[in-house]
Amino acid sequence: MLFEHKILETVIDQAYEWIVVVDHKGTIVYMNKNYCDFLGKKKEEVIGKHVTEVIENTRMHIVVQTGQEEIADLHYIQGNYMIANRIPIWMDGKVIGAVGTVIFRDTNEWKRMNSHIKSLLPQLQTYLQEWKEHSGAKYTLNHIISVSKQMEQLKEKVKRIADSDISILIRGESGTGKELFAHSIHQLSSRSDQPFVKINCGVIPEHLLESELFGYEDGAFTGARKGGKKGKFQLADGGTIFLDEIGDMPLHMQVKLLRVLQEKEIEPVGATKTINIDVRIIAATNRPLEKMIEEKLFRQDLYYRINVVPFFIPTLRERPEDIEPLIHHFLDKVCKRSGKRIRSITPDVMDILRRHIWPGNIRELENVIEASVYFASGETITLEALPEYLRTTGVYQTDGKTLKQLLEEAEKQIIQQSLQRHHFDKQKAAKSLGISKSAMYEKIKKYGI
Ligand SMILES: Nc1ncnc2c1ncn2[C@@H]1O[C@H](COP(=O)(O)OP(=O)(O)OP(=O)(O)O)[C@@H](O)[C@H]1O
Repeated sequence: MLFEHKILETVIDQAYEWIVVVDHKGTIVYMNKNYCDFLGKKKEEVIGKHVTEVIENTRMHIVVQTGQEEIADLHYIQGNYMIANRIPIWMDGKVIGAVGTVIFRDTNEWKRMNSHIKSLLPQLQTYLQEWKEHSGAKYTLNHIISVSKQMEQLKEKVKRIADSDISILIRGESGTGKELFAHSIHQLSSRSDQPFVKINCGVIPEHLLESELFGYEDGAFTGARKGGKKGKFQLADGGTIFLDEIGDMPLHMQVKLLRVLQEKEIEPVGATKTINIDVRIIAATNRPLEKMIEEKLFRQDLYYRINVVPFFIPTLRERPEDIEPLIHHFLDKVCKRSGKRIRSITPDVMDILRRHIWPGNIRELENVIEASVYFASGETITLEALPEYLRTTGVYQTDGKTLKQLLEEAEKQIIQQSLQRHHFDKQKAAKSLGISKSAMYEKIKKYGI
């Protein structure tokens, strides 16, 4: 009997698969040598421990509760995807434990396959991206997750105005979803099978903006591409052009843009003839255009031309009921992308996320969820997985101050902390908060930091 036992143990220890056996509570009762070796642990160390303490992202303790076998499930361990089978052990109608096997014991073989898959994924992403870009807008109203009344009203407004050629000016703080709305408007319009072309007026150097927008003729300037180049307006012909960060457009370009909108024709740099174009304009900005008009930084006539239907997207702090559905949406998205499995968020974390004022709006929330998923050590997002600046947020003392004052105080503090964390690199600090560089400069100026 002892001899047979010994044979069996040797066979299992040397088995191609990694094997783990747990009891009905999820405590490890057996783990074969190859699995222990991979985890860098000794058998004596792991036996008697709860499986969640030993195996990252395990579901063995769940299988003993549900009694449901899980076959060929992708399991992410130590930076690699493995294939796991989890089978409950039944006795007298009760689950008394479970056996788990993980395939790809040969780590070299696995590493080869894993890197092969990892190299294929970005290629696939590139093709998908190209396909999406080619087919125009990427998002529809269904991608805009919300339950709040304000957002539902905005979605209704989109449905009413999408199928017209009215120019739309989308306003809202950075990260509130202006671009998502621009895509959705195009998708719902009769131009949806035509191009949707975006240009970010805030990031293109001033001297290149004109040729980016209107294109250039052969030999228009030194360094120009032979044969000339089509501008964004021409590329968008028949469809929609999305002028993002229009508030950052230099004044002399605003004049040219206005003329194009009025005449419906463009003149590429270096051209002698104009070209007729038919595009619908959607513009977006987070800048205070009315104030900029007073300061003569934005042209009033252009403002009237693009602001036919004003469209204000509320900040996330003005619609806190959207926070929870957005958290679940991003958790789902990040888990699918990373192969990690997150089942829950502890109540204290949820409380912090609900109370945070989200100066970077939804982009900040998305970044926080992404970081938390990667930092979560098990299947639950606990306090330790949250970025530090959120963990240290305290309870606000209102002291008779108005909400505006409190929000400004908090915003100033967050900007200061972020700048310190990034050694006063404004660009990095802005990126980490999910705001644009120009928004960061504005806030630094506003708060005298
Ligand atoms: N309601 C929403 N549901 C799901 N995702 C959202 C929602 N709103 C915004 N997002 C996501 O948040 C990020 C920021 O959104 P978007 O780029 O549309 O914001 P924006 O207002 O255009 O920002 P910026 O002014 O900085 O360009 C994107 O990843 C977007 O997919």
